[in-house]
Amino acid sequence: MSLPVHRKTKRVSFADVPGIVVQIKQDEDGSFNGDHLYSERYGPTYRFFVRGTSITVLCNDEGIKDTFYDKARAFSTYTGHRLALRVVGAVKDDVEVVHLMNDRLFPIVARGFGSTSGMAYLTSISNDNLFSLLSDVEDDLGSSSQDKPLTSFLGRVLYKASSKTLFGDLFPIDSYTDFEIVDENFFLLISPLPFVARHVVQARTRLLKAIGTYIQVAWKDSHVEGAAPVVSEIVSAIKAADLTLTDEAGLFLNFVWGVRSNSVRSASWLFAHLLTNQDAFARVREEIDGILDSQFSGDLGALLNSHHSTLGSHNFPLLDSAIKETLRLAVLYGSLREARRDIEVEYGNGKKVHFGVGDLLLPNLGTLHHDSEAFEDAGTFRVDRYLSADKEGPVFWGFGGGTHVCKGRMFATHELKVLFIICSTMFDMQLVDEAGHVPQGELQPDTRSAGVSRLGAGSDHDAVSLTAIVRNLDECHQQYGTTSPSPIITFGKLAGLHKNVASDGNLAFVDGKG
Ligand code: HEM
Repeated sequence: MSLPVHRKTKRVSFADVPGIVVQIKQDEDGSFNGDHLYSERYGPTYRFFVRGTSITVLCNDEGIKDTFYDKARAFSTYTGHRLALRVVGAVKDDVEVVHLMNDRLFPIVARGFGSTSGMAYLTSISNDNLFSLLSDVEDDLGSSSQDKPLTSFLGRVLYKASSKTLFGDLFPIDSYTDFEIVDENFFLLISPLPFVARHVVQARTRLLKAIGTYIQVAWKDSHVEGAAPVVSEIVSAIKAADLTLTDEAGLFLNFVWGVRSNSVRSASWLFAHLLTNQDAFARVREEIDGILDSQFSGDLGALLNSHHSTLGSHNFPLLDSAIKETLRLAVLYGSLREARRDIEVEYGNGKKVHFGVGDLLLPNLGTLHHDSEAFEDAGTFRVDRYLSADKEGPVFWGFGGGTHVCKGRMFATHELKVLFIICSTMFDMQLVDEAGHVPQGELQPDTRSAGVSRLGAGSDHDAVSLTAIVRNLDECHQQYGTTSPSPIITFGKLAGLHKNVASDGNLAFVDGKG
């Protein structure tokens, strides 16, 4: 594998983010009412209801840190994970399966993806696969230019590459189309209106069938044929649990989803930010070219064949910072916790909020990531924000933290870097809107709504969102005529579809000030 740098002859235009241009609805006073504003309005802790379930949101940094590090071992993640098992994998016995997943599979994932030997094994194969898939794209392009939908394009490449790396050649690689439908429509599957999700349920059924067949065919002599050792270990643990075949497939699909969903979304945002910010793009390219020239004589193949530590932050501090800054602005807040026993969490000035057994807590990372005191220009993508090697640098919770910190974070960061390095070396890329025009202005995340960004001054575009959540709920509203004055935020929109929406059409809040 050898490719000289500066061989960019093919132009790829990403047709904006895939048709997801949404109108943000405003409150009557003209404000946008995202989750960060909720903390301003309701204080460091407040409660809301989703389909009759009460969830307490915590916005205080010390309280969130204590919950994440959970020294008292008072919280579990089972409720959120059971929901994911039911929704993504249609798992029936979610109580047994959630224990298997947390207690048996996550430690295997942590070792397989987090250890130096695991990383060395996976990254060398993954680099090869990403390079060869993108070379195929380059060959297909010939000397032409093409428009490609950004998220789908990156998603397909990442899905195919990781399937080859992790699951081997027997994995149904063509299942990406169904995977994308399920991933993008995750929140439709939670909806109490089953007819809205019919096409998603059908895609999930096809996906489960394909994955079930894969496990049956590939599982031979206590290992998965052609798969990475970590995957054989995972399937071995699943087999030992003696689940039904459908729950086996459902649990495995959850693993596939965990490996891919966040990475695809993060890759899309990373590309979208760098492609709409010429200065940031040029600086990141300069860093890449510098390392390629000084350490690998301009040979991309040699860089990709080197030990994974070459791509560490000592060589690529700016690309590393770009990824963190992307996650700071784009991360969706899903770190739901359930109290295992009675516990009080402090949330500033000695105040405490009480949780009884089974009560749910949602740390609102958005208030930390968008805190204007901690972050200068909190709503702006600053490629070098995390450049400082200083431990006291800006807070970063993009991979969660503490007991349940992301077990795939090293692999995910490595993969994002490799994806960007290869694409920006092979292709001339630009972001275009649906009409094929290059949009003016930088992409500016809406500081008050997770997963929504708008193009800066001088642009005709109201807002751009990469999150399926927003798009699909927006579609629902259009399709079924349900209206809600609530802005585009996950729970506001969800609540808008349900009966328990408050009289102002927004979330049903109680305990305004904690
Ligand atoms: C850019 C991509 C990714 C992002 C942004 C991300 C983010 C996160 C976050 C925020 C959490 C914490 C959730 C919580 O607090 O409850 C988490 C947990 C987790 N992630 Fe990731 N993740 C990514 C990629 C991956 C990959 C590639 C893998 C698998 C190899 C993975 C495996 C896991 C696992 C197993 C957990 C659960 C840990 C536990 O509960 O102990 N993640 N991830």
